[in-house]
Amino acid sequence: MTSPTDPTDPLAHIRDLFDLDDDVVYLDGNSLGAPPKAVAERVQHVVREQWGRRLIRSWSEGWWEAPERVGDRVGRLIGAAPGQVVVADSTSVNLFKALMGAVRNTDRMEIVVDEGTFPTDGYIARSVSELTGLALRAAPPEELDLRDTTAVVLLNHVDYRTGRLLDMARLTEQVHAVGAKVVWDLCHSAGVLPIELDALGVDLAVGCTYKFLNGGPGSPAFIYVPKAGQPVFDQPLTGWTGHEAPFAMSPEYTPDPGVSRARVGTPDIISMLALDAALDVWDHVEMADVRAKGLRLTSHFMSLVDDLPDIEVITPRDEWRGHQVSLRHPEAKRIMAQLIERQVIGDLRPPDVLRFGFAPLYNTFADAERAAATLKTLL
Ligand SMILES: Cc1ncc(COP(=O)(O)O)c(C=O)c1O
Ligand SMILES: Nc1c(O)cccc1C(=O)C[C@H](N)C(=O)O
Repeated sequence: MTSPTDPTDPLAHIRDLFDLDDDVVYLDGNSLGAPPKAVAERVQHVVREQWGRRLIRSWSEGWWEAPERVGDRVGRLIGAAPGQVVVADSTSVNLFKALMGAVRNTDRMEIVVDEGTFPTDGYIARSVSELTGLALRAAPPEELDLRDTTAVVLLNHVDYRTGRLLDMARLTEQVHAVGAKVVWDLCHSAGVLPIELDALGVDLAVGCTYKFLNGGPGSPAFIYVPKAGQPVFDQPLTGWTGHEAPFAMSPEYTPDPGVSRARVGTPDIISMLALDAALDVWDHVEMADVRAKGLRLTSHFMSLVDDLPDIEVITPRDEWRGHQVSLRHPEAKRIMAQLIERQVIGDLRPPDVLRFGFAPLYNTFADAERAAATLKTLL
């Protein structure tokens, strides 16, 4: 068994970069990542020095380009070359831009969404369907039943409830084979495993930064628009910061030629720069190590809880999973409340799923063991 101080764990020292209490087992980084220590200091600097001393001059001293600059840093973690990602808005808003942009001017008839999707994706897809007149069809990813009438397919890379990981390469190819576009929601896979958006020819992708990227509560989301798709990405939220010359204050909207056309309004600078500081942690790690440790942590935890009474592990046991373990139990609500009282923090997805997220940058094998042992005492 591997211990938290295992010398073969190349990430063991990274936990020290996070501001975490040692008596808490934090297994909810798949909902809200823990704060890297550098964030508090950076936010103070932004408020005191940049906002406080430089005042409005800060817009031309790095603030205005922050969505593209921080976007490139996120891009590096998801296989996107520079100039194709902006950090802005929420995932929900970016989903709207992506889906509307994907179906603009199409003569095709339907939008397909994976049937287990996180609710916001389904709600936004419904809205896009109503606004455009395209039909909306929910389908299981293993049987999408795509046609030459399919305009766009929206898929969650890792399922928020079960932790199942979809095969991005195979599904992207499958969608392209019928001439449709694919939009990937990377909320539960960004910062989890190596992703190759450029290499796979993905059309559009979105994701949040407050989970495994540790940007903080409500940190702005990202949207990926590949170079080749940028000239035709006519997203509907034509706010002034997506204009090719925002400060010309022209009455006519002309979109920026590049990825900045995905911007809408004034960026949320304090949250954006908190995320920027949080991303420094990634300068010291290889995504392959993060992935390897995440698989080991989750499989270790699964092996410890497998035989517990009335527990059903619903996360795939093979490598087609993200970094969470989901357990079904009829008394999930009581159990999660009691775990949290005992400082083991996971979460509940109704009606009966206990979720435990493992963030390899700060979770240890001892965390997995303490969580499993505490769970055992409650069953
Ligand atoms: C797959 C997925 N998409 C989207 C969201 C959320 O989107 P937003 O950042 O707009 O709240 C979440 C989590 O909240 C999610 O798990
Ligand atoms: N986005 C969240 C929020 O604003 C408050 C509480 C939780 C969340 C979440 O991230 C939920 C998460 N997407 C999930 O997988 O359930």
